[in-house]
Amino acid sequence: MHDGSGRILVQNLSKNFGPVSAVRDLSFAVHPGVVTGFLGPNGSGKTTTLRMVLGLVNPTSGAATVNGVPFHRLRNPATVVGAVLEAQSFHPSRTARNHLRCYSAAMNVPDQQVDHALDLVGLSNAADRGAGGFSLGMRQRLALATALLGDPQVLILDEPANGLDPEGIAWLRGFLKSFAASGRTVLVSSHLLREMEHTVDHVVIVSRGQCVYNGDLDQLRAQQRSRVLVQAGDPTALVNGLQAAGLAVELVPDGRIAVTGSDSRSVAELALQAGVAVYGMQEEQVDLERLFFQLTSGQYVGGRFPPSGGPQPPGPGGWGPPGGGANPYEQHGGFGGGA
Ligand SMILES: Nc1ncnc2c1ncn2[C@@H]1O[C@H](COP(=O)(O)OP(=O)(O)OP(=O)(O)O)[C@@H](O)[C@H]1O
Repeated sequence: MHDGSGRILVQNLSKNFGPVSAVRDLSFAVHPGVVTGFLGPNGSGKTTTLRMVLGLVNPTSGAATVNGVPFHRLRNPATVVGAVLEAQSFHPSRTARNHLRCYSAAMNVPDQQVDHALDLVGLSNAADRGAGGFSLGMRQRLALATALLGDPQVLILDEPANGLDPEGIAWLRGFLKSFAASGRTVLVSSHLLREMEHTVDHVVIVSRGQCVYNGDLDQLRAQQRSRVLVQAGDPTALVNGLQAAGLAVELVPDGRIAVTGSDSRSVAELALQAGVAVYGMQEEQVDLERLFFQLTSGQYVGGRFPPSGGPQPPGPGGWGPPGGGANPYEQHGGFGGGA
């Protein structure tokens, strides 16, 4: 018997395809009421993970549950989980309505759900047109309508924004947000953070099959202003003053001092206290996309695990793979995810 929570739980999930380690000891939780983004570059293991959640691939180790039970143990799963894994193929001459009717009959859901689903995805006007003439965006909507037929509590979408134009992406954003706002669960994958930036609330970021960040997107965004770059008259004296105040500093190649964990005003006050002239100061804005790239870039694998409390700019050790200590099920978590 499932618990009706709408929660997806991935626990120490791993999958090897022969020598390929597609997913490695991955743990995270997806909760109702928010849109959770499952982000990572191509080949980072997103689809494999989603397929394991949906019982389509057997894990090498670990487990995934929906509503507290493995997918295969859900009774009438289409009413619990709606999923779109890849661009579906449609019979080209079959109308959108008839396509959905085939599925509603197989799912044993009432026929009126067909029109409701078409309405939800904005395809009512195209209901009697052959799917063969549909644009990519319309085909995506029809696939989504298929997933919605069972009026599911949980929606799992693999790269739904692929191929959508800006209008389609804006529509998808509104749809997913309202679906989550109704208290349901949304897990949506993408290889582009920018594409999902305004859609998701919570993110699980994977790289090479491992979790490198699990937390609120707002928290990640708040850490964008990562460094203050200061041009000082006496860099050594300022470095001493900043370090005495407990701030992390480093010299950048152009001779400026990079200060992390502070802002311009505080740095200016500390410079004043140290009696050091400041000739220029700049708050460095780290682009979210760049942060995503840094987090998922293979070149950082093997470095040190960053301290808790969020991302730090890559120092000599760089960003590291997940390590111990972080709670994988943390809602306001930081890096990590492995147990
Ligand atoms: N059936 C399979 N047999 C062998 N290797 C596989 C299989 N499925 C996935 N892989 C490999 O596992 C790794 C993860 O692939 P996966 O499709 O899960 O990543 P992804 O993040 O979804 O990437 P993409 O966005 O490109 O689909 C890749 O190296 C891929 O080649």
